[in-house]
Amino acid sequence: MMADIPAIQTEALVKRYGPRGTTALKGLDLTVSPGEVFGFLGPNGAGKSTTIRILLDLIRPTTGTVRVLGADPRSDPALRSRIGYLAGDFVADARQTGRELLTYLGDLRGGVPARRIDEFAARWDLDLGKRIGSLSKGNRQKIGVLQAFMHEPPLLILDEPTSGLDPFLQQQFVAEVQAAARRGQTVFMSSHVMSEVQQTCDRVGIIRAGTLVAVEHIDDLRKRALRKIEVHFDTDAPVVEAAGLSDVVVDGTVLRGKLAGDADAFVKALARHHVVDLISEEPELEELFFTYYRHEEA
Ligand SMILES: Nc1ncnc2c1ncn2[C@@H]1O[C@H](COP(=O)(O)OP(=O)(O)OP(=O)(O)O)[C@@H](O)[C@H]1O
Repeated sequence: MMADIPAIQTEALVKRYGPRGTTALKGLDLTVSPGEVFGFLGPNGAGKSTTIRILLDLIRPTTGTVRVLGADPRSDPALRSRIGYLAGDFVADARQTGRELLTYLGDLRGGVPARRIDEFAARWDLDLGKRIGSLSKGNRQKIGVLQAFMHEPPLLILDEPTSGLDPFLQQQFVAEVQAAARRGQTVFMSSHVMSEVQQTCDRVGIIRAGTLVAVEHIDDLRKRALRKIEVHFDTDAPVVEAAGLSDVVVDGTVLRGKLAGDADAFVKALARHHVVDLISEEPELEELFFTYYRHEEA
């Protein structure tokens, strides 16, 4: 079954730059399932771009195996047309217009309907008639996003894709990734922008100094993370105690606090009172990611 073949699989991947150079990857084992949005996180120099360049056969591993969409990128040139690739510093021939470039790349990838390109450009407020050399960095990066997504490839490999994009466009990017995920496309993305990771990824892998130190489901992180909660009662707020609840502050009819893990004990403790409203905020995973970065440094 196609669905059982991982979208990406690396085993014992080692990359040494030159005989005496840096060992950027020290035996990386990574599996990304089809249809999954996978965030590839780690500090500067951890080996993210090295991994991504190997997946695309832009550079070759020292040892280890790589499978992308079931194929070896070293011996399957047709693979490239089934991947959408974007790096944070998208470069293209400055003399071409956006439309010329995209039409050319679209043809290479088996044809892309002109309407899809136009709709995408409209969503991104992008003028395709201008020469690429005359565009701002952000507008060039928009063309980069478009060329990666436009053929709706089964696999998107994105290396810090939103660098240079303003917050509004980062949000537009999040929407494109979510739409790709709904179509069943697999997305493998390195990023330093935690909010976009949190909004798009099913799982994250943390790489440090060339090895994968953690792989987590975002849902599990969410459950473990502290959520701010606020409960409104019809009379003075009671002092509620429950497993997972901390930092409780009572202010008139309102109780505020932080909740970690399962909400069950808290909800059952509340059930004895008249609850008018219950607000639970989306957890901020940024803090949790930071603890990973710090933790592994020790
Ligand atoms: N062409 C190269 N020649 C020699 N060393 C390199 C080369 N490219 C990367 N390295 C080294 O390999 C290590 C991993 O770099 P890589 O670019 O993969 O990290 P990264 O996780 O993508 O970092 P960033 O978040 O800064 O983009 C670093 O120590 C880097 O200096």
